[in-house]
Amino acid sequence: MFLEFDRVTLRFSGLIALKDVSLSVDEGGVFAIIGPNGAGKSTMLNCISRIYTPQQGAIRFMGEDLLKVPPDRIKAHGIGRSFQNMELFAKMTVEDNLLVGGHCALHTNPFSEALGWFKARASEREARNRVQHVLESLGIATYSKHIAGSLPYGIQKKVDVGRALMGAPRLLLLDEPAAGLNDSETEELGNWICTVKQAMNTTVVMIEHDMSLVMSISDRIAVLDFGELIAVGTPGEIRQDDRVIRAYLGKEA
Ligand SMILES: Nc1ncnc2c1ncn2[C@@H]1O[C@H](COP(=O)(O)OP(=O)(O)OP(=O)(O)O)[C@@H](O)[C@H]1O
Repeated sequence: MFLEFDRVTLRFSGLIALKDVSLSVDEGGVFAIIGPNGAGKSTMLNCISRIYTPQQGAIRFMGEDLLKVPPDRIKAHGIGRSFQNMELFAKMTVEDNLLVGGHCALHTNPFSEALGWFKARASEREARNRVQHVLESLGIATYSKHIAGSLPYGIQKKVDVGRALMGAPRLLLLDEPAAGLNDSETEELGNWICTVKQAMNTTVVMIEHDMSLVMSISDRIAVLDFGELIAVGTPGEIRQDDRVIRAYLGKEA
């Protein structure tokens, strides 16, 4: 199994943010997590990226116990993440933002650095080639030398995803990628998530409130409500699920 939650419970003092959640994510698809505000979606993502540690249950990633992986090794374990509030280095160029993002993907360490200048240069070349490849995949190579903070919001969002892709992740976590985008930007976002997923051979797990995007690009959808997993299924199944309609979608979806 690619990614698996096995009876995961996470409490914040008295509040149960995730309650006995079990689900599995197949490799290669887009898996969406939806639900009302406060349902536990970000908490799930934060468990995968090891920001939070559940009190009970297990999370396995490609057969490995993810809860044994320290947070600072998560990128090296093939997990990349974009953030809702982006957190780009606004005064740095797009290229430099990605180089920072790819830092731990460089095949270098204190020992190899000590081997000398040639190796360091080779690593730098490798990293710059990777930046170019990632920017081309996202269709933003022309912005490479632009200052990140000066770019339109939609482009900055791509830069943020580009940073997450620098580590060549097997699993890409996207936190509300469509937040702040208009309808046509959201449609474009859906297209490039699918393109990038193929080109980079990665699996996407995303939290998203925009149901048109979720329904159009997801292979499977998990629905949380008050920390409980109330449904998992294809977009067609989720759309017709009475409990999901009552808790989140309403009759209009
Ligand atoms: N660090 C924390 N300390 C205390 N409570 C927290 C913490 N993080 C989240 N919570 C609480 O846990 C519950 C789940 O929060 P979470 O952020 O996972 O919800 P969400 O589904 O992502 O919501 P939203 O759609 O609004 O982002 C909420 O009641 C929230 O207030």
